[in-house]
Amino acid sequence: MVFLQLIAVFTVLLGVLMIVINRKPKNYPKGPLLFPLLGSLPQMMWHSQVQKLPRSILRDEYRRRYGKVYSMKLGPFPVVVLTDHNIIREAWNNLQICGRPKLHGAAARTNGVVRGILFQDGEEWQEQRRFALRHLRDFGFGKRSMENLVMDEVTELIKGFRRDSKKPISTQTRFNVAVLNSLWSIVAGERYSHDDPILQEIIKSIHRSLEFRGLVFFFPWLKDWFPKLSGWEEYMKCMPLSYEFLSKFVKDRLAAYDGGEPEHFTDVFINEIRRTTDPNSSFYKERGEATLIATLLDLFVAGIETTSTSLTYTLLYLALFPEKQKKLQAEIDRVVGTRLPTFEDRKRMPYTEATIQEVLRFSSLVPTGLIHKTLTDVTLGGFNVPKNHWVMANLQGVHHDPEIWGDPENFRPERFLSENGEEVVKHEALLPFSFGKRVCLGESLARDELFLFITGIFQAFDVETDPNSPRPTTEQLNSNIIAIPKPHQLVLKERH
Ligand code: HEM
Repeated sequence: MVFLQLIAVFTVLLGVLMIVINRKPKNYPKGPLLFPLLGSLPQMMWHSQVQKLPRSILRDEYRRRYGKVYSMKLGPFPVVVLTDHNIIREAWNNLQICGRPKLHGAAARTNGVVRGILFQDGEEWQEQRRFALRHLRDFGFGKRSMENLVMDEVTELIKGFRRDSKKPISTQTRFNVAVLNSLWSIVAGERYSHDDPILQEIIKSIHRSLEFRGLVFFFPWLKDWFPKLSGWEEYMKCMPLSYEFLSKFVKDRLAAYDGGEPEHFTDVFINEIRRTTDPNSSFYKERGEATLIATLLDLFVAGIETTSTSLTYTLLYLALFPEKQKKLQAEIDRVVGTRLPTFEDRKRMPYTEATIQEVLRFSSLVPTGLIHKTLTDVTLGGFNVPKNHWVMANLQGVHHDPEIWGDPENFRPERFLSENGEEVVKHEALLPFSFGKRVCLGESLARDELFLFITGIFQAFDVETDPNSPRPTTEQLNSNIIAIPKPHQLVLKERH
């Protein structure tokens, strides 16, 4: 009897709690039912872990049920999700919606303090972002000098592919070193051999840290109570590797660089540290040195896996849709022939550019971008959103919206071409690099790299599916930050 009474009391309390938790402030976006402590996580876990549904389907379903702007909670953190490209553009242009949540996973990368660009906001973010944009451009982004550096990597990569010609291979890990080297030449003026063991380790550790997901991000106490089970121990094993590699590089360069003509981005940064006398600046003395390491780490983490995975998707899609591959190769043969491709060629290669746009749309590599945070109370798509709310853009949903694209599930580069096929058509709803104040800092480098790598590879090879392996699909693994294709094998055959 007492037991039944206890259950009744518990049920009533739970009901009251559910009502209180689900009460929304005035004019706040609607959303799925919230549970005590866990927020919307139970539904998300149910769909992804039990029903094995891609997260994109759940996001589309929420959009249908609750509208273009909806709300949910990841553990204790309230999140507003934007699913309309006009609202995303408006929001990401507002500096008050360009904060970043202070996740302990981000601070753990850099000795417990959030620094640099990717996970920082406020004055330090603005100061560092402005500096990086200006000086990365000076040292290569979009420059002829970079063309040669990237082409060296493409040539090296092609050599490796020639050795494996006609054999089934997994292309998924093949691009990382080449992409890393292109970036490393700009920031450090050096390149590594493609089979250098240190680089292989660093790449693996970045890959593992990006794969890392779990409740520990939303419930920090799990890391202390269940370090192994929560995955925290594993995360902390892979993080220090890149950090220590970069710390050593910065320490050595600080000792070796005499302040003469800067050779690369790191030298310019060191000059800025030496010049800075304002103790509030993020370039000041030891804080400046720690920020340099964090910024280099940001470029590594944000720049390598993204570009490499986009190349993996390109090979996969063009193997699955060989008629598109033939069109791409016809353009390469006509404009470039057998010499090395250059940036100059880009203007005369609309089909190649359209293919890159379509790969970025179709794959939607960073499906929900990076999370932003409101810094004040704001209005978003007509709704009130209080300060300190997380805001997420459903980029993948926008890129696959049938109302915008008509046939979003078809891989069709032609959608980005003018009627006569001679010009590339820009589309307002294509936002693979996000938009506004925090738009991807490496967009121009990524686009340059994609062009040179894709042109170089399809000039040299036909890329096909392997008749002896299961036919790959365009399906993606349920992802954390980056959407990864399912493991697959392809065959590259030399064309000339
Ligand atoms: C295909 C390749 C890439 C894609 C699809 C991509 C996409 C993105 C996206 C969606 C964001 C989030 C922006 C936001 O918060 O709203 C971002 C941020 C960023 N990306 Fe990229 N990215 C790529 C390559 C690169 C490269 C090559 C670099 C650097 C070398 C880079 C550096 C960054 C940095 C530093 C940020 C943070 C910007 C900030 O918080 O102000 N990315 N990127």
